[in-house]
Amino acid sequence: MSVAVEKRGSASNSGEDAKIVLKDLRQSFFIRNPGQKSVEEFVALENFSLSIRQGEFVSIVGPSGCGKSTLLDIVSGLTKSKEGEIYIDGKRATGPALDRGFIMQGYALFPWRTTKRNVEYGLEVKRVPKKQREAIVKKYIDLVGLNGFENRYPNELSGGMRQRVAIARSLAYDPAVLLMDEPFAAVDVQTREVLQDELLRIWEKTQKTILFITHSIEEAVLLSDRVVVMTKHPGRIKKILDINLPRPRTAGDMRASADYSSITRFIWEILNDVEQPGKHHSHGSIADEISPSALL
Ligand SMILES: Nc1ncnc2c1ncn2[C@@H]1O[C@H](COP(=O)(O)OP(=O)(O)OP(=O)(O)O)[C@@H](O)[C@H]1O
Repeated sequence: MSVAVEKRGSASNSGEDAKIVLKDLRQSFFIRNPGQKSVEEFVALENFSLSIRQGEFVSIVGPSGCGKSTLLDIVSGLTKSKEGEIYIDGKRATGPALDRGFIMQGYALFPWRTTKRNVEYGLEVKRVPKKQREAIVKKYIDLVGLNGFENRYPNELSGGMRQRVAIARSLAYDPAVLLMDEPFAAVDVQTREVLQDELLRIWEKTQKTILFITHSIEEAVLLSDRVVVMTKHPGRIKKILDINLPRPRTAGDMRASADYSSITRFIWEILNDVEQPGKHHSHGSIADEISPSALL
């Protein structure tokens, strides 16, 4: 029996208990040809359908320009897709809302607010009473290990610390899902590993549903339950893989794992169109290749 058939029968992927459902998303841009009056439609994203269950960690990898950020901007509500629908907890999402926390590469912190006041921001928007706000802010500053830095401004923090503030700020107002667009791309390799381990710890503790964009196959495999591989142009789903590596995981443990190396190599081959005759069978329980059509 193929893995795809097993997945088709699974309620977790049927959309019934899904936290996030993306249905047939399509995005295009009109590009003006230089020196001409005509415009041309450029399709950045097409036929993008995906269902993500509560507490699942899903990463998206793909070549540069394949539409990863376009996708996350649409899911966040910052931009509207030309076609398709988004559901969070079964409710249609048509614009930005506090049910989705968005964490990007450039931190997007308020430079005039201290760590504490950045983390407090979403709670103010939600009109949470001051006393409660203080307790929640403390909890999330503890969780990301920023005790002692509560009163620093973003320009007084390192890149890794700023990213921790961004994570704490998004977690504090308790969104249903976290959307992360290359959150660790701007930090050095060591800090990146520390942040990856911290994110895994926080995810295990908070049971958040996470949709994560990355250029790094290694990062996607380390963090995820499933990895979605996209095609270049137009951006479509090429393959979806279940990552069945045991948890809890750490960056250090994974580096030493032969299964981890094998699955990262496998995804690299998918991305680079390397012939894989019968290859997914050899990965059996580690990374089950499933058909995108089995998801909705
Ligand atoms: N506002 C826009 N106008 C025209 N084209 C756009 C616009 N935004 C994105 N694109 C195009 O859509 C495609 C997808 O862009 P997107 O930024 O989503 O890719 P990406 O996969 O996130 O890339 P990278 O990995 O390099 O960050 C690219 O070819 C880009 O040039």
